[in-house]
Amino acid sequence: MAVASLHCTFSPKISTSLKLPEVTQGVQLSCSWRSVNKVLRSRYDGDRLQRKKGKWSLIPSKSRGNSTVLCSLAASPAGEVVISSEKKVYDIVLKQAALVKKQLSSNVLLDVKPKLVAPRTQNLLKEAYDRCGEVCAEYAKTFYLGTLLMTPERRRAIWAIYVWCRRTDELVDGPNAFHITPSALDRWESRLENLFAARPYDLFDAALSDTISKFPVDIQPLKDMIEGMRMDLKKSRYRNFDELYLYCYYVAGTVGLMSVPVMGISPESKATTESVYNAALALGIANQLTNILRDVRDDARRGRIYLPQDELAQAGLSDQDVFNGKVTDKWRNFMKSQIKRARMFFSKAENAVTELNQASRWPVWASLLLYRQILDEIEANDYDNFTKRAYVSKAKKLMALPIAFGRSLVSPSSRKQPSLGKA
Ligand SMILES: CC(C)=CCC/C(C)=C/CC/C(C)=C/CC/C(C)=C/[C@@H]1[C@@H](COP(=O)(O)OP(=O)(O)O)[C@]1(C)CC/C=C(\C)CC/C=C(\C)CCC=C(C)C
Ligand SMILES: [Mn+2]
Repeated sequence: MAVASLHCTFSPKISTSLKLPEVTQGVQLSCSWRSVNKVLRSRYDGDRLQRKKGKWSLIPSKSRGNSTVLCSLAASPAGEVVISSEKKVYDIVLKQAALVKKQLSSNVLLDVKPKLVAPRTQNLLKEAYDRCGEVCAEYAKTFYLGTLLMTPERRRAIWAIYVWCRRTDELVDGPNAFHITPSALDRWESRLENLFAARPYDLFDAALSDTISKFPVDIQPLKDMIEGMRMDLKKSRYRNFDELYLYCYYVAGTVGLMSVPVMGISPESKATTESVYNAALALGIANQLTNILRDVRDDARRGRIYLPQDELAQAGLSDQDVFNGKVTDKWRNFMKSQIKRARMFFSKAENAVTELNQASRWPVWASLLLYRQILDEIEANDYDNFTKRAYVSKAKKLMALPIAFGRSLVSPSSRKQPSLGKA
């Protein structure tokens, strides 16, 4: 975690040294003082934390405004104030939103089409996209069906992004994962840079290269996904949710940031671009947290435990309990709190699906409803994710599709003013 410029020592004078100059006006501060084992949350715009008689307390500033949320700082065991993953990722989201706004307003991309492309190149591109569609249909049938409602350009672009993500994940999870080294990921990253510079290596890359020339997709989220794969190579435990959150951003939140520039925000939407990006990030995080809860057994077999270590310990559980795979009341309680957190991220995402372009809403609603149901299935299995794999039956999947379709018809203007939780 990056250390903020503020370094605190645990002296009685902490309240005065904690003026937190780095934090922007009007954002929420959550300080976690692990060395005193206490977590305090507050909103920051001049708030201070004070330690009196060994207890931490918050001194709110008189000038506190209403526009709040989301810069969190955490204190390392040494007592340094560090920037939390949530804050780091939020900064990336803001940058991405600003970038896409700038690109769209300068009309550099979508509006200058159609471009003159030689017929041979056009044929190759068609083939490239068709193959992306085939991969997508093979690996993610329901999602593929959902994309069929999108405009042809958007659908093909999402397929190209999907294939790139799938291939990236396969590097560390696929049949050749055993041979994958950090330098292989470096090579994958230079290949990415090349395709962003219109020098694709193969047909799939060519499809993505074409996509990024048509939609304002930035390279950062794709690079960050590769970073997530690097993390998978070197890390098999997560000390706390802060560490896990960063991993989830890398491997899944990034998907939201890559997809929104293609899906587009509805012209009727009054939501800020940042809030939509933030919701897209939340959907990725929610999906990945759900993945982790569903796959506890499979991951443990590979020696991996993605569950936050400190929360396991607080629940009276250890790695060994996860490896033993016995469903106890401690495990049930632990799972309940993890499921609750994943649902919270789904709710955050839900608020903004309506803000997307009409034709993009259905696949997003469908994927949200279907993925969230995995959590219901874990509950229905009495939290036994050791001997049972939570999955959503075909019948339930089919039932979710018309519900998703119904929801996708709600347009931004026809619903109550949303509370999008800007961060
Ligand atoms: C405003 C708003 C809510 C907009 C929606 C934004 C949006 C489309 C978000 C998409 C979120 C999403 C589907 C994230 C994927 C999360 C995920 C499951 C990531 C998986 C990572 C690795 O996990 P693991 O190895 O543990 O899992 P497996 O056992 O291997 O499954 C991934 C596998 C990374 C690779 C991700 C993909 C292959 C999915 C890529 C999907 C798209 C590009 C399309 C997204 C579009 C829709 C409509 C859902
Ligand atoms: Mn995987």
